[in-house]
Amino acid sequence: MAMASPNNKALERYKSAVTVATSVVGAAMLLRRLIADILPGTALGGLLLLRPASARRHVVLIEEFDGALYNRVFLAARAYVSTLLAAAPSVPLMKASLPRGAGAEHVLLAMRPGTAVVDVFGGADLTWRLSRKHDGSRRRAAAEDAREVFKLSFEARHKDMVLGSYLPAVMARVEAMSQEQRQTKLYSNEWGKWRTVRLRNASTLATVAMDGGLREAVVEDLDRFLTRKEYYRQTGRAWKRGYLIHGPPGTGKSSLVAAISNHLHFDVYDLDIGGVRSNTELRKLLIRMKNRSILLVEDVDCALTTAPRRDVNGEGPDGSSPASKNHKVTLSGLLNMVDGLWSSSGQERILIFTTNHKDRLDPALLRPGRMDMHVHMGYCGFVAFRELAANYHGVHDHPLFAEIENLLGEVEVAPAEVAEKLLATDDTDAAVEMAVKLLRDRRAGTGEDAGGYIKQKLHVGPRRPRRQPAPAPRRGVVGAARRVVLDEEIGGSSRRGQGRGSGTARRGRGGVRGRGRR
Ligand SMILES: Nc1ncnc2c1ncn2[C@@H]1O[C@H](COP(=O)(O)OP(=O)(O)OP(=O)(O)O)[C@@H](O)[C@H]1O
Repeated sequence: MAMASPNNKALERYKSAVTVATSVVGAAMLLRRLIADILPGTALGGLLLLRPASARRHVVLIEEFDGALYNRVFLAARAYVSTLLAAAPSVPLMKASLPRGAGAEHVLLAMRPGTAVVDVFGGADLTWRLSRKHDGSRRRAAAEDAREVFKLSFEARHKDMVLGSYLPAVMARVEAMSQEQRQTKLYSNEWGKWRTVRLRNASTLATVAMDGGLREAVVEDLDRFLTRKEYYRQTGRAWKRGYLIHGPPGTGKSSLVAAISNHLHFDVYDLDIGGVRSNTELRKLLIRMKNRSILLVEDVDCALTTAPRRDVNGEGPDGSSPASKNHKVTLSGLLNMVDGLWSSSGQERILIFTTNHKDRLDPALLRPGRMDMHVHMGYCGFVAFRELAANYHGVHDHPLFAEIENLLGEVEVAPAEVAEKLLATDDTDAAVEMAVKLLRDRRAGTGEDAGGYIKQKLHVGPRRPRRQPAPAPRRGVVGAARRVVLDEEIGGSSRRGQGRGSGTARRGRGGVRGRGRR
């Protein structure tokens, strides 16, 4: 086995503890504790260290069932042995199967009962053998009724190493594999309940084009966050991280959310805050979120306000005023609830807000310490353009690139618009021509308007019909007028109804601002 380096703290604890465990029983108990840490709820009854069959060999039996339940250690062993079989130079006979719902690349290989495969770890040979065990000693049971059991045998002198390092590494490796293979899900709230679909947005952090080190900054931040469980525990802080992703339409904000989800293998809970009828409902939704997940609020400038507003008569939102009925959930309410609930659950959670208009956000959200990292997805720069060209056409250079670089320095164009041109044809030259034409036209002020791209929705399926926002009252000062419009939109606005290609967003090619310690 290529030794996996399990970065699991529990594993490290276990490894150091087991070095002082002198008895087989002591080591086995520690192993049980470790497995319980890695696979919570694991049935452990099927794991048994046998007395040595000879003075020189030990055998660990891993049975298929623990009582009436599947033994999850057996399942882990089966997945691990499958990787051994795939790597083995020759195995006489194997079975192949595809777990339900798994992609073709996840074919599981298995030994035939009675056969064995040898693994090498820390200089020791470890033999995995599969056999069958019949219930009832004399009964003639059909072969299919028999239960399978893995026998892991090794020289007695390697006992501590096997229990202390090898088996924990096997468990950690299988856990990592299952995380990688896991299909992420997208949840959306409908009438107070989460409805789930498979997240089909295949964006990755490699395919979202970004300029100037932004990708590296985001990846580093995410990976650092994941490894800091101890830091969050020691400081008593909720193990969560907040990202504000902002930028003009079509710059890849939703794609970045999907990429983060795919990178971490975290499910996304896309909260349609306008559809939440009360704080109680919001609390229930938050409680029902699973660990290792992302809470997403898109277009947060339209979705939330800081605090319950007072209506024209100055009445507070006590539930009786008509105004308050539309404004049950507030930004500070959401953030406080998230803080409270997540600090007690102790698992990795990510909060992402997106907006096309950072300038319209409530200052409460921009306060230091509120969102840990601000990620600006900007108009397309030349670095991002080259990434798109490389991703879509495998082209890294082209005679028109010099002109494109100059044009991109002069015009504002969303990556989505460029992507649309590049994807319009398989002919690389024609695609680059189309992209350069878009830029020339934009500079000349001719051609199509910005924003004619196909939005890549995270959502599949219809949302609940939403009420139209009330018309904005006219005021003299632009900023004040906008604030009033925002107030009117809350509770029933279209979440994505921001003007396309709006020129209000700050010009820029993307960037990142981190806040606070991770
Ligand atoms: N930076 C990018 N890299 C790669 N593709 C991009 C990028 N930006 C946009 N696209 C493509 O453009 C389409 C729309 O992008 P996306 O929906 O992620 O943008 P957005 O910023 O969330 O837009 P909106 O503000 O309108 O919600 C998608 O098909 C996506 O693949």
